[in-house]
Amino acid sequence: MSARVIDGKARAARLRQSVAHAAGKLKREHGLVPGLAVVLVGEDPASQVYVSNKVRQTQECGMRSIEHLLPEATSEAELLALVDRLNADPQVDGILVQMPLPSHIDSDRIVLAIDPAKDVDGLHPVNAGRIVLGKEGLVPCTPQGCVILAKEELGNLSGLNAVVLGRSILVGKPVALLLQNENCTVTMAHSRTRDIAALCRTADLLVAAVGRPEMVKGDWIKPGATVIDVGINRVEAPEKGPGKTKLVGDVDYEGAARVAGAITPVPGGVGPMTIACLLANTVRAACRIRGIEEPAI
Ligand SMILES: Nc1nc2c(c(=O)[nH]1)N[C@@H](CN(C=O)c1ccc(C(=O)N[C@@H](CCC(=O)O)C(=O)O)cc1)CN2
Repeated sequence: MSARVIDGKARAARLRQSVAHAAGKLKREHGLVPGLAVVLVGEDPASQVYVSNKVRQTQECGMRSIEHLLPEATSEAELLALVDRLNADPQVDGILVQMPLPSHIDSDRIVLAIDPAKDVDGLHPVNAGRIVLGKEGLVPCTPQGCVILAKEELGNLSGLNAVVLGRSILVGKPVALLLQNENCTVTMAHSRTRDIAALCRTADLLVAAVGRPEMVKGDWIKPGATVIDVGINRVEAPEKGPGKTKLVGDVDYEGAARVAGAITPVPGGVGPMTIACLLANTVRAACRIRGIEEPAI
């Protein structure tokens, strides 16, 4: 058996098209061009790539993107002052502060300072609380991407046994809540879980978000299950030559693909959905701030 590949790149491209369509409608019908402020502190090379992709893709969808590139030495007070200005700026509908921040800045304080209505990353406790309550809010991008890909493969998720590996605030916890809101029976597994392999074998839908390269083996997977791999781990790849590296997920892809019914690859699975969901959240935020009906995305 060889699992179907859930193509996150293609799904993200379709979502971006849908965002561009919605942005066009807002411009035509309301003269509204949503604006996303993207804030980067420091010069982390991976973050620079993510930020420039976010800015470019926002513009390609017909929205405005305002980039704030700040030096590594920026103080927490300076960043808080910028967030305050962006909160008050009517041209800004969404605020994204790229993570991780330098260690001298408390990221929790920064996230807490963002107006929840502009929190297109969905990280503010108000938006996290809305997921807990099952109420409409801004849903964090990577967890949102996981659910879209699972639905793409399975349609209705209601009644499925879902196991979420990992309990991080950024991915594991929100994914588990979103799946509960989809009427899955959800179990969360973590480093203290007893016989994690046996638990994973009960899952119709397995979401791996532990940040440990290829931890989930083929014999952890129930035959025919859907596997969503959130991990993006850079590891050495001696087979590609000395000093070369490659990206792998939290799932041993080859082993898992022999057993699963469907699986997301790494790269090209959940990762591309993150930015596409950010763009969708920017449209939603712009509409909700103004009380405009949201175009379908
Ligand atoms: N404020 C935020 N910071 C960070 C987030 C976030 O959602 N909000 N997530 C990550 C980084 N990230 C976006 O910011 C991100 C990560 C990965 C991808 C992606 O498309 N990955 C590709 C592989 C890319 C590669 O070749 O290196 C894939 O998986 O196919 C997009 C966005 C941390 N910070």
